[in-house]
Amino acid sequence: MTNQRPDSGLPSILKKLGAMTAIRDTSMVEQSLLRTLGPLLGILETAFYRIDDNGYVIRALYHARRVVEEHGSKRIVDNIEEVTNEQNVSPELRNLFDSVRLLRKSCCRKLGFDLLICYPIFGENQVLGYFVFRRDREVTPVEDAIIQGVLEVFTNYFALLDSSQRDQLTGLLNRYSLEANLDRLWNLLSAKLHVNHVGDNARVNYPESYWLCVLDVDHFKKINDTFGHVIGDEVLIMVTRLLQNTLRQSDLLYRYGGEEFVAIIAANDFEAAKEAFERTRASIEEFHFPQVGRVTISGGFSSADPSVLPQEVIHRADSALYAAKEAGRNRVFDYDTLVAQGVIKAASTGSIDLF
Ligand SMILES: Nc1nc2c(ncn2[C@@H]2O[C@H](COP(=O)(O)OP(=O)(O)OP(=O)(O)O)[C@@H](O)[C@H]2O)c(=O)[nH]1
Repeated sequence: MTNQRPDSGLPSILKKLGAMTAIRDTSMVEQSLLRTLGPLLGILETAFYRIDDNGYVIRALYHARRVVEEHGSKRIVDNIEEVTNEQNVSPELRNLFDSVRLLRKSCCRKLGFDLLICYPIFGENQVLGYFVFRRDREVTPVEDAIIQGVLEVFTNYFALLDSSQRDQLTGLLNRYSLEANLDRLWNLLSAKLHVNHVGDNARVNYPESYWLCVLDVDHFKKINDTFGHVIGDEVLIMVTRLLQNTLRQSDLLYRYGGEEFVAIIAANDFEAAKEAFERTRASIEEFHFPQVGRVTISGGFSSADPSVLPQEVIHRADSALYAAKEAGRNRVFDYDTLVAQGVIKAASTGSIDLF
């Protein structure tokens, strides 16, 4: 691995921290962390791994900078790749992660002539992720202090931003977060489907498709009116936990409105998606809610086709949800079937050109 001259003077560090904390989006802050630490340490490739409660990698960011020579002058080309549900973690790295998580401090392993170095990233006293890089020499005490300091600023700032993107009652990502991230999310989906299409050099075998479902608690007003808002709030929290338990950790779940949720999942095909959403509906129906008893939800879903504008996909799922409510509630409908059956009219707008 090529190392670069570090850029670690105090003014440079402060400038980079200033840039990092000027960002208002959690995913951009993660990218900025790599863009900050790589140049400070003079390293061309760095990675960030976010893990779930069981230590599995749910998201990985790979930052690579290349020095390109053009017309006699050199410039740095910067690239970030984001992979959700990363399965391509080498045994060496997995082993390193285990050591870092258990020891709760940075560790390194020899890898040929290089060292693979990993730092833990903490949040609420537990390891949330890892900062990883590879180079030919050990970290000096000054570099160690820089990395620890930047990681601490990052975690504090990330937690602050994250709380503004979360719903206070359920802890889910809120509507603002979904809307602020839709374009980035769509670019990510389209890049994944594109990589899958290209095939050979793909880092991971991605699923064939993504699906967006709007889920809504049935007759929630009646629950509030009968049992009061405090019990209504409890129902919302329980519905959230049940949805989280039936969906995969890598799926995305948002509280979209009062008693309305949006789930975005990866599935191999339509049948698998339908089964997953049907499972979430059944998990609510089968649960006995203390005091309230039986609660049901309805859902409408559509393919999260990256060639269709995300707002249009939400609109499609919403119209399928409306049809599910009209048909008697406690059911999940999908947009394409309803269009094929002539129940709803196909939308004529909303497509975007890819690539
Ligand atoms: N307890 C509680 N109620 C909420 C919250 N947010 C919204 N609501 C209530 O949710 C209810 C939603 O009612 P409606 O939109 O009429 O829908 P619904 O009664 O669920 O009927 P359908 O969706 O047609 O089955 C309203 O009474 C809102 O006041 C919340 O955070 N907590």
